Amino acid sequence: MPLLDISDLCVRIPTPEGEVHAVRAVSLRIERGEIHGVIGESGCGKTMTGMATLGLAPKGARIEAARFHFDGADLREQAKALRGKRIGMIAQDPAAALNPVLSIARQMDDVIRAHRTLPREARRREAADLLAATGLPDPGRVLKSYPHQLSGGMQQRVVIAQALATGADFLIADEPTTALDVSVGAQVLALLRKLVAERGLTVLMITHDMDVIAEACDRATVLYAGRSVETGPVEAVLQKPGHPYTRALLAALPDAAPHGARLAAIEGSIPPPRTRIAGCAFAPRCPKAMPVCAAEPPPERARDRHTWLCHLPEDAA
Ligand SMILES: Nc1ncnc2c1ncn2[C@@H]1O[C@H](COP(=O)(O)OP(=O)(O)OP(=O)(O)O)[C@@H](O)[C@H]1O
Repeated sequence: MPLLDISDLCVRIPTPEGEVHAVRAVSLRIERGEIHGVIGESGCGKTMTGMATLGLAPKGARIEAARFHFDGADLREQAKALRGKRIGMIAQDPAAALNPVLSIARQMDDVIRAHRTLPREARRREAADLLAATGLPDPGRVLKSYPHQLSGGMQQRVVIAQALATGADFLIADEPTTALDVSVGAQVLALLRKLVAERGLTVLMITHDMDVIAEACDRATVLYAGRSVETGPVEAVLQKPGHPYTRALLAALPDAAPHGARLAAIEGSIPPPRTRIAGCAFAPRCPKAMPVCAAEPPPERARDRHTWLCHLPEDAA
């Protein structure tokens, strides 16, 4: 049984201009012990899918799904109770996640105290151990520091240590390296992989960066306009993408462009979230679109555990 099992998640948000379809039909199956990347352009519903899983969808949002389960519990009822216990969050900006006026010792202690009954000295040892587990070289000094005295990479390690302190076994990491330098970001990804291997964690990694998928993830799901359009093992998705949108994302990578050529952006833009979509949402931008693509929802194509939604037969994709 997958740890996270989402089928046809739909999140509608009321606004003064009418309802916004932030997530239209996202399916996501994440097995224990994997890092599962969720990738797509800005506005495709990545963050809202994560927020709904954490029980943090905006006020008044309507959440519907065929299945929305975490370890057998229905997230529509239990997301809030699981947040900060089994489900942790690592946000993009560690400086915003930490309190600027409290020492790291105090902030670590607050989290440990909320989850464990331990005497003060044992809590301090636990805080130092958790900071060491995230690769921080001098935990004693870090504990005495305030967030502004630490680099962005060190702050993100503290945020990860706090998530570990809750005892969470499932982490939602929303663009965890975007605010960091490339080399520091790579170190944070390596740390997450190490923690997954050593502690049996499971990670949902939200990103708009194919390099993050390639470097850190076992499986990946591609979102387009609020829908999951392709999912599979990372090698399959990157090397034999089925969906034309995934191909376009990969073609837009700098490595794919001839030396000195301009970065190939995908022409057009995603449909606004209030639009009604009858067929494939990518049809207006798809170089291979046929009349049926705009008219009817695409069928699922599969190659082993790699699946995608497309009208094109597999050999024509
Ligand atoms: N509180 C809100 N009220 C109205 N619409 C919202 C709200 N939050 C998100 N949306 C809309 O829902 C859609 C999905 O947003 P979401 O933030 O999940 O996308 P995303 O893929 O995470 O994008 P990004 O990479 O920019 O964070 C977008 O069209 C966004 O404008």
